Amino acid sequence: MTATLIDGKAFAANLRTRIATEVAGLKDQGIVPGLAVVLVGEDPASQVYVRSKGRMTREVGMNSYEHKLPADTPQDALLALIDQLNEDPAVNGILVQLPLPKHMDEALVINAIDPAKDVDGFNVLNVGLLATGQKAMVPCTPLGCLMMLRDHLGSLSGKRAVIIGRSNIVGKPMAQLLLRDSATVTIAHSRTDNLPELCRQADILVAAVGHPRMVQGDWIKPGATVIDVGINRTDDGLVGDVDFDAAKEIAGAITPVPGGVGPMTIACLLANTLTATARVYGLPDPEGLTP
Ligand SMILES: NC(=O)C1=CN([C@@H]2O[C@H](COP(=O)(O)OP(=O)(O)OC[C@H]3O[C@@H](n4cnc5c(N)ncnc54)[C@H](OP(=O)(O)O)[C@@H]3O)[C@@H](O)[C@H]2O)C=CC1
Ligand SMILES: Nc1nc(=O)c2c([nH]1)NC[C@@H]1CN(c3ccc(C(=O)N[C@@H](CCC(=O)O)C(=O)O)cc3)C=[N+]21
Repeated sequence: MTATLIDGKAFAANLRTRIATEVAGLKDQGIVPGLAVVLVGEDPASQVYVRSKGRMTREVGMNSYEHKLPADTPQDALLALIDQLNEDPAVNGILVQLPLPKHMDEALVINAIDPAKDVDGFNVLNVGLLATGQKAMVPCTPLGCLMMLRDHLGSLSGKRAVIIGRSNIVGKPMAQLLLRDSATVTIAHSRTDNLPELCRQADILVAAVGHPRMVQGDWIKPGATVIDVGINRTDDGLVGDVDFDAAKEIAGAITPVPGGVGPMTIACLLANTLTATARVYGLPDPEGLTP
């Protein structure tokens, strides 16, 4: 292996320790941040994430409120729950686990969340604030990727970044954050021509596709920094969107799956909950947790 391993698991543990210190400081002022996670349906993968989110929320000293609703819950009942959480002063962050069941209008549900409590940063207001360079809640997965990139590379200014994937939850906000850091950003997707050739130009390659090991070793520019967002369950376990064994011989640095972007996503969710709490109480944003 020639590439540096970017250890998201260790980075995330460190981030959670810093968050726990901040939370302890708030507790002295009588403030306990609260995160509500809403899960509709019984998707086993989602249940795993929700459980580990709950555990880590409590570990940093925050309150965790878990709401599990059956898959056939009427949309109005979900909206009523969101209203109740919006009004609840003990709840500083609200996450509605995606995807939602088919009978629900995802955009409508997400936009019902109070933007100040939208710790996923998926609400149109936060999307617009990020896109226009204003203070926003930033989506957790891209925020975690940005933190690892800055930590490894320092300045991203002038670097060529290629993001594979244009979803609202990963690809698009990742592009906004890299652009803000003055990278030269290209977003690729399923209609992109000659993807391997495009990827070979990237100093920073972010794969957020959802296809196991799609990114081949020879798609990678020697020395590039590779961030693998993919979480794919296969017969040989959890794998990313990058062929790790090939990529690690060519890349300069790479995130593993598991132990890369996933743990950072959860740590950033806690960071956003802390930031949201600080903002309601008119306190300054905690240092180093926002972009
Ligand atoms: N580690 C973490 O914390 C998280 C991991 N994930 C994982 O990241 C991956 C992506 O998630 P998400 O963004 O939600 O996925 P989506 O399915 O919403 O988006 C996938 C994107 O990949 C593009 N794509 C699909 N096939 C190809 C192809 N052959 N060539 C180029 N582009 C392609 C799609 O293009 P088009 O738009 O044209 O269809 C789309 O833009 C998944 O594996 C998911 O599990 C997601 C969130 C958090
Ligand atoms: N509203 C919403 N916000 C999300 O942020 C959100 C979501 N919906 N829906 C699903 C995706 C996926 N996601 C992950 C979080 C942590 C890991 C994670 O911790 N992964 C571990 C492995 C865990 C395992 O073994 O399954 C790792 O990569 O090391 C993965 C994926 C958040 N998502």
